[in-house]
Amino acid sequence: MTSVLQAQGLGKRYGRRWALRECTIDIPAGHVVGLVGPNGAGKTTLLKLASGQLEPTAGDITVLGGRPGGTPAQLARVGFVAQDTPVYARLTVAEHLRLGARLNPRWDDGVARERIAQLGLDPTQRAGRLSGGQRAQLALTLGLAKRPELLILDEPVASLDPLARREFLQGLMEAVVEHEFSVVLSSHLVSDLERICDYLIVLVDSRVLVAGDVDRLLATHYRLTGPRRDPDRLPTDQHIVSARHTDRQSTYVIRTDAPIHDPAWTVSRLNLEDLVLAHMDKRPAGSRPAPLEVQR
Ligand SMILES: Nc1ncnc2c1ncn2[C@@H]1O[C@H](COP(=O)(O)OP(=O)(O)OP(=O)(O)O)[C@@H](O)[C@H]1O
Repeated sequence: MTSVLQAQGLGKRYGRRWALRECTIDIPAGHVVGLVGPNGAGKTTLLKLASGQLEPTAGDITVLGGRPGGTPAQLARVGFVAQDTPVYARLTVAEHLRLGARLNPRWDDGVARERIAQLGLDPTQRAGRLSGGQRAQLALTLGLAKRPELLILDEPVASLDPLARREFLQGLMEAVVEHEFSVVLSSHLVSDLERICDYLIVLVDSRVLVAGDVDRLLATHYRLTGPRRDPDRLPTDQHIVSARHTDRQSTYVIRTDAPIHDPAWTVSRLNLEDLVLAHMDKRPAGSRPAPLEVQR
């Protein structure tokens, strides 16, 4: 299977501070990838490295088999919608489309016009007078009409109300189904990601903690609740993601490929939000750290 994004030991440092470090991932093409992590975790940094807006301080990154932003042809294959969905306030909707057509060799004017009409946007309206949701939709339209093989979206729905968010994500998913491109999308809203993503990356403190297929991640994470037990008494194939203890009870989130037979535990599955939160839990998780893992 071809890779849409491969990184090997990738790092980016601003001054003395690493914004991203030791990032090794290999994302197969054809996925909608959710990138989550706390504020300052390095999500935007990774997305900017992937779109060629930043140069790595360490390691390597290839996108669709080439160096990000390396050539005009490479630039044309990747769409990027930055945080806060930037548009030109003084240009009209129609002028945005004309600009898009001039700047992008693979521009699909039919897609652009059809979407603008579907959204009910007035082509003569200046972008500065659009609502936040309409601006986000315009920015997405520009990204889609570029007909990229990979579309990168940095927190595209952060400022939208729930209905506008739903419409935005629905439009995105319809385009993915119709044009079969890959998407990498960062968001703090895991419930949104849960609806649309089939691949997940969790970044915490500049490091990738999880990268994998969502179904596989959900199938290998468990919550164990039972009488208090020290972490070193868990089987070695159970990687502790998070642990909480009271005097009498322990609750672990673990990751394992093996079935769990221990009758002392009440075993439950996690939804994606619980899984993400467990990985973001910064309390000491036990004697064995959760492993960095790349799944294909
Ligand atoms: N241009 C810059 N100069 C110096 N430090 C920077 C710069 N851009 C980002 N950083 C730092 O790098 C780290 C990662 O930032 P980044 O924007 O990638 O995080 P993020 O996960 O996208 O955060 P958020 O969820 O808040 O958008 C942060 O500590 C940030 O302060």
